[in-house]
Amino acid sequence: MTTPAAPLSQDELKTLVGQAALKYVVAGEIVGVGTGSTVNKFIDALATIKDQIPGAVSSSVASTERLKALGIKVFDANEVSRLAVYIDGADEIDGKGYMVKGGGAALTREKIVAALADRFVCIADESKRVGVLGDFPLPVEVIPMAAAQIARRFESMGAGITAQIRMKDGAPLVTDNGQQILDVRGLKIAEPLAFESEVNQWPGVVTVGVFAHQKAAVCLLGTSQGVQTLEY
Ligand SMILES: O=C(CO)[C@H](O)[C@H](O)COP(=O)(O)O
Repeated sequence: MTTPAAPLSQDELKTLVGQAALKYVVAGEIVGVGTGSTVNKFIDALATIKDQIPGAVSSSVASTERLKALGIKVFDANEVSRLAVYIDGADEIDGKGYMVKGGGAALTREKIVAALADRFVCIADESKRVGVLGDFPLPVEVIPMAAAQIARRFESMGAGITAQIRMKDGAPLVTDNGQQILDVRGLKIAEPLAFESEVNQWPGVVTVGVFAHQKAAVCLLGTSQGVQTLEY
């Protein structure tokens, strides 16, 4: 009798999808690179084919440092007019490819780099797949002087909704752009496109972590059965 194989850990699933994303990298083209622990696995895999690409456009200081440490050239976003592909993780992804992102506080630059790309390839383990967005606290990057006003606006959207400034080492976390993050709990985002458009208009909002207008075209989902490719 053979012993059944142990289920893959979340870390192993991240490695699997990070490696699977290599097939979406176009030889000779600069690749857009997201941020987070899953993307770190992708960056490690990308280093094995670095001679096939001119380099990357990065969505955070953390990813830039990792890319450079592995010998991958990093281009400024202003140096490129288009990317074939942007590869990034997500905190939640629904059945249409709409996502919540920004758990790593990099949402603004992630949206900027994603906007340059023809195709967003999301890499995620199966814990990120949801029916309706909102269980993960929604990150919103805000101008600090507007934080309390924006928090009140969210909290007035319904009972049980709370918005708190993300803290780090006892002080508000400061993003790569010098701003703050509000984490909003208790939302059910049934209409991601309308929700993103609405919150984007509020004064002081830099970026809302709903990626609906820039949704995933493909999700490589790490599951106990292997990597599932979902297209939207
Ligand atoms: O949006 C992000 C960072 O701002 C990340 O893509 C998201 O938080 C997922 O991260 P991880 O791969 O570590 O689970």
